[in-house]
Amino acid sequence: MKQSNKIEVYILSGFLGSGKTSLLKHMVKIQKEFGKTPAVLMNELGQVSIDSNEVDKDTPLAELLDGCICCTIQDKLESQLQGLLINEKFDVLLVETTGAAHPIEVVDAIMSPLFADRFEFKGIITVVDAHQWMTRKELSPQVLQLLREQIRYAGLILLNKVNLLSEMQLATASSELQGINSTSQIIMTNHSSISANALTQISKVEKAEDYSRLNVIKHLRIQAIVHTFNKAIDQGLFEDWIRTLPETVYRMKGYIPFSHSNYPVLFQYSFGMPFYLPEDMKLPTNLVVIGEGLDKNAIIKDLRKLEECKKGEII
Ligand SMILES: Nc1nc2c(ncn2[C@@H]2O[C@H](COP(=O)(O)OP(=O)(O)OP(=O)(O)O)[C@@H](O)[C@H]2O)c(=O)[nH]1
Repeated sequence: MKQSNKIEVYILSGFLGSGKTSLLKHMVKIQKEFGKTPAVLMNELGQVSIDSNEVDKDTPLAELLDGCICCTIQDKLESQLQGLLINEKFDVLLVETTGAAHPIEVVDAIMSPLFADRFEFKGIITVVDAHQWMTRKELSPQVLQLLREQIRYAGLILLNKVNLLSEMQLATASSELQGINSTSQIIMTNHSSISANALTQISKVEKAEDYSRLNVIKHLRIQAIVHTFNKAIDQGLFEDWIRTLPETVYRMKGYIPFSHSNYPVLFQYSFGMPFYLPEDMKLPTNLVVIGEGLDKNAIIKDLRKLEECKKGEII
C-alpha cells in the first residue's frame, strides 16, 4: 500500500476538565507503539501552561498560551507550527485544544494554507465528561451549545469518567450522544484510556458513489481537502465553481494564483461568504476546503480543470 509522507493531524476536543490531557498522554504512547514520532501542540487559555509537564520530554512540544487558537492567536499558531516543521522531525501532530474551542474553528486554524500540503487531517476526537453530561442542565445555554458542537463534529467520541455513573446512566448518556452524532463510535473510558485499536475507529467518509446510491449520508465527518495550484486560474471561473459547492463546505481558505494578479490572492470563505485580499508577495498556492461528506476526488478534479480552462470557458 502507498504510504503518505504527510504529517497526520488529530485534534483533541472536549470541554474544560473532560480528560483531554489524559487522552493526549495515551495518544502519545499509542503513536510510539505504532512506530511513529508524535509532536504535540498544546493550547491553553491561561498565561501559564499547567499541562505541558504531562508530555514526555522526548516529544516535541509547542505551546500556545493566553488565548484560543481558533480566534485570538492565529498568528502565533502559524509561527509555532512553522517552528515545529522546521526544527523537529515528526509524523503525527496531536493538537490539544482549549475546552472553549469550537472544533471547526480549530481545523480551520491548523490547516493554514501556508503549510496545509504538509498535513493530512485525520479527525477530531472529543472527550465528554460523563458526569458533566448528565448534569448539563446546570450549564449555560452557550456552553451547552459548544458541548453539542464538539460532539457533533467528532470522528470519535470518548465518554470519559464512566466510573462516576451507573450502568443505567451510561446507557442514557451514550444514546443521547449518539442522537447528536449518529456516525461516530462512542468509547467508554476512565482517564481517557483508549487502545490503539480504538484509533482505527475514527469514522471514515464513505465514497461519494455510496452517498448517491443510498441517497443518505451515512458517515459525516469533518474533512480538510488540500489542493496546490500549479497554474494560474481565472477568477470568474473560480467563482462559478464556488457556486456549485454543497452547503456542507463550511470553510475554504488559500492563496489563489489568479491570472489577472501578479501574486496569489488571499481567499477566505466562511459559510457561503467569499472574501479576497491581494498579497504583495509570493505565498504557497494551497487551497484548503473544510466540510463534511465531501467528494474529495471530484473537488480536486474540478480545481485541476480550472487550471486548464481559459476565461469564458465552462468547466
Ligand atoms: N474520576 C475521574 N477523574 C478523571 C478521569 N479522567 C480524568 N480525570 C480527572 O479530571 C481532571 C481533568 O483531566 P484532564 O485530563 O486534565 O482534562 P482536560 O480536559 O485536559 O482539562 P483542561 O485542560 O482543564 O481542559 C484531572 O484531575 C483528571 O485526573 C476519570 O475517568 N475519572
